Amino acid sequence: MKTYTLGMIGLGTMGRNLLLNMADHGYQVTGYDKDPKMLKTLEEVGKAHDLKGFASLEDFVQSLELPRRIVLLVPAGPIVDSVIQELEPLLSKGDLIIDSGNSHFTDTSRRAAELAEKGFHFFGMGISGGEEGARFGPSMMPGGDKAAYSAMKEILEAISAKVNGEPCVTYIGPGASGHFVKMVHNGIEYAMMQLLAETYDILKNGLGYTNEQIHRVFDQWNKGRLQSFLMEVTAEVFAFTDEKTGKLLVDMIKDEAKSKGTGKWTSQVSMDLQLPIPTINEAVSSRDLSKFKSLRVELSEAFPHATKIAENQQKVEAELEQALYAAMIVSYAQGLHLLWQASITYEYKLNLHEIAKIWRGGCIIRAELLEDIYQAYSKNPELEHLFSDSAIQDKLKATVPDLRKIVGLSIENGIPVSAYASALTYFDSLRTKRLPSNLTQAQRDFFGAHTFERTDEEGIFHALWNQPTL
Ligand SMILES: NC(=O)C1=CN([C@@H]2O[C@H](COP(=O)(O)OP(=O)(O)OC[C@H]3O[C@@H](n4cnc5c(N)ncnc54)[C@H](OP(=O)(O)O)[C@@H]3O)[C@@H](O)[C@H]2O)C=CC1
Ligand SMILES: O=C(CO)[C@H](O)[C@H](O)COP(=O)(O)O
Repeated sequence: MKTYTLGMIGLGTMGRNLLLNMADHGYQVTGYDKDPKMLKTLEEVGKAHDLKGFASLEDFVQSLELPRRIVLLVPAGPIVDSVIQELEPLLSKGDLIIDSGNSHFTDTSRRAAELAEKGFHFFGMGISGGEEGARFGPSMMPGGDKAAYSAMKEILEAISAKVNGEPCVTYIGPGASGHFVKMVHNGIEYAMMQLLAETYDILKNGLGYTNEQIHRVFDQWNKGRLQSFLMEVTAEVFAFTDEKTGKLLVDMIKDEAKSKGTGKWTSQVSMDLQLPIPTINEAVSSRDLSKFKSLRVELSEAFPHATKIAENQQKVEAELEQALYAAMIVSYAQGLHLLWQASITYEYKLNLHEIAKIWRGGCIIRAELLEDIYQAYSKNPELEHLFSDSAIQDKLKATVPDLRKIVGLSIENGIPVSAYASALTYFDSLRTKRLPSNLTQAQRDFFGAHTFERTDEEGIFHALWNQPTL
């Protein structure tokens, strides 16, 4: 019987395409999916490589070289546990399982500990790039069992995206760091997508642009410093016609955004770590808010408003480009700051320079701007916050004034721009020497004797606020 170097469980969008990618690079690989339709699809798309899958998990496992290498690309959550449970009795000690789905990092920690106790290798690996990335070169974020990663390094480097000949995959760090970094990647993805959605709103409802004009703007920006995968995708959306109606498809899509959880987890963890990422939070909330359609319709009738910006269109368009650039910097800065904190709290020993490097290609948040971010962390791998880098400071100085204009104009005209506004206030808060938090501390001490620290003396203090002073 033919033996295979690696087996994939889950032959959907990601698994099937990653397997094809491996086959393109000359690896003898196979797959298993509980859905027979997926096996058929794999055979059809993998004809050139004689790619075949198994309908029986037992036969699939038996076909793999020892020690076995099995990648899971099944839906995150309990399905991952049930697949592992089914696999366990069929495996030999020393076999390796890689969970490459969007698993929650705490699940990954638990699974790694449970499997290590049973003598199996396991590591979690975030993957980004969607269908096309999986097929032709994704960015991958493996973390955990380093020896096990070494056994996969060659394959992963071969199939990954390349930037200047360098693979967009690197060992991220111990524990569940790979899945943690992928989660934060998705948080940044949410922020970027929300900023692009708000930009669309300003262009459409503020400036009254047609879809053709909106396409032209995004397409043009994608040729400059705002070049990114998400910008490219957005430009293409505004040129895609619905076969059914002949209109642009985007106009036929319900304005209620869905999500699978990684953005929400990023916000939840940021709260736990007390490390603010308000633009990512706003992006999560905006998707949730969009679901209240009937309430929005009711309130749009109760509070009707015009959104037209009465200013020169070209001037506002140019300011918007600047504003978006500033807000994109802020989005990456928040995500990377969260990684900086997580590295300390969870002892992940994250190398932000390497992370920025592997995000430059293959992944959903790849962008021209990541090259500058990579340079910032190359200059100073210990950089706590992106805003401390002098080149990034120059970019912010040049673009934040227009971010302020765009936020002001949008708010004045009733256009909801929570991501833009939060990016600006995050910037303003961080560059404020003395925030009004002294008042918060005074209030806490007043009503709850929670104490405060003084500016002129070390120690913890409490005032008798209710006793009148002379
Ligand atoms: N799509 C994307 O762009 C990205 C997805 N991811 C993550 O990758 C993972 C896979 O995503 P994706 O490929 O999109 O998902 P799909 O739903 O397209 O594919 C998952 C496949 O796994 C199969 N499956 C489910 N349960 C089992 C089981 N017990 N045994 C074997 N096969 C099973 C499914 O079959 P059935 O449909 O019959 O249930 C399906 O064919 C997820 O964690 C996702 O979050 C990560 C990055 C990008
Ligand atoms: O991981 C991904 C991209 O990086 C997936 O596409 C993910 O599903 C996106 O998240 P959501 O479905 O919540 O928008």
